Amino acid sequence: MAKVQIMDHPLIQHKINFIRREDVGSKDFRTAVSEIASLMCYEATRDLELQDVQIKTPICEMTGKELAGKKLAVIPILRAGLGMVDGMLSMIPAAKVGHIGLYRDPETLEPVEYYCKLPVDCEEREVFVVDPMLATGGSLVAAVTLLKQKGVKRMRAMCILAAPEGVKAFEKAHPDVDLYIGALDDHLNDHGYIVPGLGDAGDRIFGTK
Ligand SMILES: O=P(O)(O)OC[C@H]1O[C@H](OP(=O)(O)OP(=O)(O)O)[C@H](O)[C@@H]1O
Ligand SMILES: O=c1cc[nH]c(=O)[nH]1
Ligand SMILES: [Mg+2]
Repeated sequence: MAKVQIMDHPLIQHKINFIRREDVGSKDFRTAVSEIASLMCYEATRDLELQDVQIKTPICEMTGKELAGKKLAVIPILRAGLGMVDGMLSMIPAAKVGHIGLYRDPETLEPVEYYCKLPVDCEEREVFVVDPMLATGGSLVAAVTLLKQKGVKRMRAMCILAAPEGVKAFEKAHPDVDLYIGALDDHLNDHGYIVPGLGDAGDRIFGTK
């Protein structure tokens, strides 16, 4: 079964509380989303492998540790996932970036795919799929299904806010993919929005409403 981890680090919780506030404008919202993504990335990469390496300090030679050369990729779900990319890259700057465009049909709440561009060697990479919001789960489930079809074998998903409905749907569809979330909210409203949530993440990041 997939591991579902709620990242309850105080800094993450503090910043999530900040972006929930309705009076936070796009500039501050974007900055905080990026910072939350950095912190979540830091926590979600605890298990990356290290290897021994011989180095020379100004004082002497030593056996140090470095990342074991694992290739990484960050794949945001457009649009709102774009808000997490810079924060992720601040922690793992050598990662490649792919993009999956999905929007949720406002009537049916079903995800509609409109774009997909991935690193050519994505099947060899450890992939981090990022999207701030996991509501019904339709978008994340579809993105991970698509990545599996493209040959990605190692993947984890990161969402800042999740509804229990979305976590359940994701666990059922992809029990082999670990999920990291910043906060688990209460439920979805009749329009499929997370309650208490933070509203529409894409609109708040890009100022489109
Ligand atoms: O779990 P779900 O029910 O699928 O909902 C979550 C999706 O909804 C939002 O995207 P949206 O469709 O608003 O597109 P946008 O990022 O372009 O605003 C959000 O960023 C997720 O991708
Ligand atoms: O609460 C929600 C649900 C889906 N997408 C969002 O941006 N917010
Ligand atoms: Mg949106």
